[in-house]
Amino acid sequence: MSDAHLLLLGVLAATAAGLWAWRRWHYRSYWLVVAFPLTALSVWATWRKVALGCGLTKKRQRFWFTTVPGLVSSTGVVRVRRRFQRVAVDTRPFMWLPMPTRYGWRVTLHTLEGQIPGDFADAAERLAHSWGVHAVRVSSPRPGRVVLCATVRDPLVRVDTVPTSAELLKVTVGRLETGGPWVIDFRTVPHYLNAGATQSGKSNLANVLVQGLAPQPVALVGFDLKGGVELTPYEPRLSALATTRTESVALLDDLVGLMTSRMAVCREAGTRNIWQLPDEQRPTPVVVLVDELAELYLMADKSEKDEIAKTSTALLRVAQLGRAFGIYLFCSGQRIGSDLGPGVTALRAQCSGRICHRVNDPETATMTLGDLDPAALASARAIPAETPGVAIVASQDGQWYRARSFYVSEQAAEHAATAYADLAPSWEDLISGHAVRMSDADLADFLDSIPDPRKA
Ligand SMILES: Nc1ncnc2c1ncn2[C@@H]1O[C@H](COP(=O)(O)OP(=O)(O)OP(=O)(O)O)[C@@H](O)[C@H]1O
Repeated sequence: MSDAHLLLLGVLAATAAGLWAWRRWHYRSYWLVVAFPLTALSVWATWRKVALGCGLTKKRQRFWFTTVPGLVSSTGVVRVRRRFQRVAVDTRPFMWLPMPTRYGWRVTLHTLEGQIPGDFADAAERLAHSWGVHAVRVSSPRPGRVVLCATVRDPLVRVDTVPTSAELLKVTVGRLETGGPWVIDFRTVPHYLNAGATQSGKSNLANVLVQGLAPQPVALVGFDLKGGVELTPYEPRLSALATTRTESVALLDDLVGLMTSRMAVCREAGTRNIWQLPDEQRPTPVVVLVDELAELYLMADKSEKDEIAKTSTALLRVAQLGRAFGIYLFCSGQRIGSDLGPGVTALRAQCSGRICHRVNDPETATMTLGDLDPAALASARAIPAETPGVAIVASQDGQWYRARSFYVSEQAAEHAATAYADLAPSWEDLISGHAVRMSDADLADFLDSIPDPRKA
């Protein structure tokens, strides 16, 4: 082999190793500078074939330069001529240039006549396979336009950094498949249903919430009918905890009473909710964590009927009226089926925040996500057991996303609950209206000043 060949081989090997190292150590810049331009070119160049294969083309009459058989000549040879003529041609939707995103790319298409975004959503899996990407999501920013968002690799495989929450009642609990933050904001969406089979990641999500809310000036209340095993470790930061049905009835009575007294305060002050009250009158917001919702509704014998009816009505009242009076629900459960009674169905209607982890029965997925896109249901049922914490979430923009919660161990959540135990107002103070109140300015200072126990 000549020196020139050896040199060429050396340069190629060094380039390949450099590219590999670049990709390995700084994937984002590698993706933007090297991989994305090549991908964009190939997507654009192959769009006609891909659209045809995925059934997204339409026949249109076009003048096309085609071959036409001529007459059979005297020698028996068929003369073929080329000429322009109107023929039916497969036309693809017009595609703009793909744009890079953090985890892939997105591209805008103009729909053809008669096409709707649903046609593209139906073909999403075929598109993902044709382009060799992890997933393709479809959205439509305006009539006649469809945006395809391709994620090259699953961004939810590793989700590790837990940011500190810096706004009242707002916690960043994980990451969306788009790479954006998954935020639970009780002031925007007041009540949540968190469903999932066993070991799907429901309790982990509650841990993230406890860790995020513990440093905030909010009261946390727990209902844990698993005998208290899930929420008892967080008791130092909880203002009240019910672990039996009888305790739940009493605690719910207190909550309804609290809501009624806050109603009276708002009525007297002429405001519609506690947030419009002057700073010095605004009561502490309360976040109610319910673990194993179904246990509140399950009847072992008829003697429990009255208790269940009371629990169901009180919980529904809190869900219906709580938002305006600073009482928010976060209900977790393995099964949230209509067989648990009409109370659950009514509660579900009030909980606009929907989180569906991996589920075993289609009914729970339907109960949790039912009125979203049917594709969300299919996606929830396809969550593999190897990725606990992955869920389908209904977002504030009206769309649904795959998301994964940050991993927060029970020990970390327990540590936060103990570190901020002094921020838990006593239940008596809270229901008598004497709990600590804070002005917006004080609150901002307070949130800035709190140390992060995880950095300790
Ligand atoms: N986001 C996540 N990232 C990594 N691991 C996770 C995540 N969420 C949960 N896990 C792991 O999955 C396992 C089950 O999680 P978790 O206890 O939250 O499930 P669960 O739905 O509450 O189960 P159960 O109903 O049986 O209590 C735990 O071992 C936890 O460490």
